[in-house]
Amino acid sequence: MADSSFESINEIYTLDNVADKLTFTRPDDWHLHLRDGAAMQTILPDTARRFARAIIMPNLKPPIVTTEQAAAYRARILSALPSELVGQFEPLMTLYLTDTTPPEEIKRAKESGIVFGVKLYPAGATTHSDAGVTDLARCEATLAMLEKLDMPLLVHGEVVDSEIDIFDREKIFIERVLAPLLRRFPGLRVVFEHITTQEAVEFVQSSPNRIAATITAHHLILNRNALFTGGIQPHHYCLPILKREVHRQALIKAATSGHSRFFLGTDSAPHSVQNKESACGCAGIYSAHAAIEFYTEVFEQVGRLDQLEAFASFHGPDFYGLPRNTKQITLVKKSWQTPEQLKFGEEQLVPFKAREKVRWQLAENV
Ligand SMILES: NC(=O)N[C@@H](CC(=O)O)C(=O)O
Ligand SMILES: [Zn+2]
Ligand SMILES: [Zn+2]
Repeated sequence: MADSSFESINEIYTLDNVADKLTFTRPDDWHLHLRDGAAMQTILPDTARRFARAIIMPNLKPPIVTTEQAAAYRARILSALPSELVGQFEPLMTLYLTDTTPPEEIKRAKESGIVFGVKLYPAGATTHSDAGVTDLARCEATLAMLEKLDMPLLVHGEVVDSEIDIFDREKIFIERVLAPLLRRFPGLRVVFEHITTQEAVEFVQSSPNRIAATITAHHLILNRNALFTGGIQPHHYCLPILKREVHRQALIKAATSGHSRFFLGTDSAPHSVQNKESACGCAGIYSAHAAIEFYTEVFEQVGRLDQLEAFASFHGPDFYGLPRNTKQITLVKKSWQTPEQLKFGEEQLVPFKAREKVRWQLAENV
């Protein structure tokens, strides 16, 4: 039967067909950008409808550097939830590490009970990272406090050296920064965020249990050809940049393997159409509108739907020492078409796979 975009939206579906329905423990998103203000208000429901919790990235402008700011940001997130989602979603806050973050701030963060990680952005590595760390040597005392209090360090793992090829920045970061850091702090817990390479997969697999990694949907779905298919594609530009097919295959293998230290983190990172379709476009892909659906497609394609729940709902809380969710989510196998654009505050954004078909959909949307 021909597979046109619209026919499937109207096709008749029976929930009784168990092969076409998936019910599992509600997932969490362990790496998410929510932005702030009116922009946040428009995108937050996409995440809150799918995920019970999310690790909220602190790279606002200015960044979230204190526990007090994290608490205020958390309150803004909660008050931006539409009434039907109140009580359904918990933001897990993070702090943005700077050269001058005092160790006492880590203590305050831990004691607050609302901060679950501290984020390392090498200065200049990515969107809103200019206040990031210029030299980790300046953070020794603060890193020692993270280690002591067992607060995870979340890492954007790319070197900023402009002489290093952009496709090699993650691999070189492992050698130059991450491996030495782990040797210096043998008890420090680290989440290697949004990994994109075979080298990162192998590094995590061969590391002790205190090292884990998040994997995005877009790095599982696209390789670097997608940056240039039919012309330059700004909506496929993100950091770390998309890599070769061999790396995508390594990520799929890791995510679907059942290995407990790989888990779901969308890195959904919205920017307005204007800021993406520009002579100097921003890095970031928005995938929250269909995040769990995208991952489900990938797991289905490789015949590993049996591993989806562990990757999306178990490994993350287990690593962070948090309880697994008790509620469930149901997806049904019924195609729908993603919109061309979505509201982003007063502006618009182009979501991942805009106007393309997604094979799974939330039961509540059917
Ligand atoms: N991933 C991205 O390309 N962009 C993120 C920052 C980040 O996670 O590196 C953003 O905040 O826009
Ligand atoms: Zn990042
Ligand atoms: Zn990110």
